[in-house]
Amino acid sequence: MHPVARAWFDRRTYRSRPDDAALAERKRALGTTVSVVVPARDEEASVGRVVAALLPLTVPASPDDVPLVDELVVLDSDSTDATAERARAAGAVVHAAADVAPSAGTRRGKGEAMWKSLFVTSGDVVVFADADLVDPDPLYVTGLLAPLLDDPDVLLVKGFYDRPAPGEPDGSAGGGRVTELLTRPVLAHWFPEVGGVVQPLAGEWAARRALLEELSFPCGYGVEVAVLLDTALRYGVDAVAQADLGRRDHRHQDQAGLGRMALQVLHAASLRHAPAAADVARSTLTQFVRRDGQVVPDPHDVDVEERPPAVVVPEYGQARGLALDAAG
Ligand SMILES: O=c1ccn([C@@H]2O[C@H](COP(=O)(O)OP(=O)(O)O)[C@@H](O)[C@H]2O)c(=O)[nH]1
Ligand SMILES: O=C(O)[C@@H](COP(=O)(O)O)O[C@H]1O[C@H](CO)[C@@H](O)[C@H](O)[C@H]1O
Repeated sequence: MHPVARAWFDRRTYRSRPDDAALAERKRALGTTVSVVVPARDEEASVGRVVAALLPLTVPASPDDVPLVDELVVLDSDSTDATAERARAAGAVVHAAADVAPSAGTRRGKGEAMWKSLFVTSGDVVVFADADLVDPDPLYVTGLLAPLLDDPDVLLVKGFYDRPAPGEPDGSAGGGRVTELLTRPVLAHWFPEVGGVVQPLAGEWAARRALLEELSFPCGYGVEVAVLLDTALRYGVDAVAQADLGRRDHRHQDQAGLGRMALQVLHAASLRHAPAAADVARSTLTQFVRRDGQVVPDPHDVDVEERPPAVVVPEYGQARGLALDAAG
């Protein structure tokens, strides 16, 4: 491992499960507010379970305490099923991505939903968690909050965990196929100082709003690697921390879907390695399938477009003004 990555790994890896009461007291002392955002596309089967697992964090442990989470928002990403209804029934605030800042247009993708979430949340810290988690744990939120409430120099916290392989729910490895087969090698090759991050693509991560609103967001699955690299490149790797969240399983995509995801991740990383191709909005990936007995090309138009930093979007300033007014 690169010596910078090794030193970072020893210094910025948080392993112990935080004490929720102490965390709430720290949050109160700092006056920090926290938004949890769950981006969800067609997750009717699991979003209610995820919301139900995290909702208790929005309730103070006692009347004199502050809650660990001030708002729990599901960002409905063009779902075609009952995701929004299930999320609302479970207690979340739900926004449809297409309805947020409509004058900024609408694009598909996870990163688009996360970028739009900045317009409809008010927390100083934003925590992201996926909607397809098999066994969601409040630790996915509290473990990510601890480093941010502990150290003002930490701007971004990535979760890490054992990740079972598809079809092996009791396993402890084999998941994170795009992480292990593309992202880790790419980071080793182009960004070795970031090589200490165990799960660079983890969908459970948290960051200060002041960081998020100044970063561009790939509209698709490149969002996690982009935020990680932009943070480390702009503020140094010490602005990043990582927290052990134990174990995480989720609904797995098929290999072809991950191939298209891999192109989005590769494009986002390559832009940070050599910005020359910044104007490319779409890439084509030709995969292959057997149809009617014949193997034929299966071309896919893959979106690699990025949203600009929210701070340069007029609707964001208006939304922030409203949110701050509402917060008093
Ligand atoms: O266009 C999209 C694609 C995905 N997601 C959400 O992003 C998270 C991670 O997506 P997915 O499970 O497809 O990725 P994987 O975990 O398989 O890498 C899930 O909560 C999805 O519902 C989203 O909000 N919009
Ligand atoms: O880490 C990975 O390789 C992918 C796929 O995981 P699996 O091979 O399905 O366990 O999952 C992550 O990648 C996405 C792109 O960054 C994130 O959006 C997901 O939240 C994360 O699960």
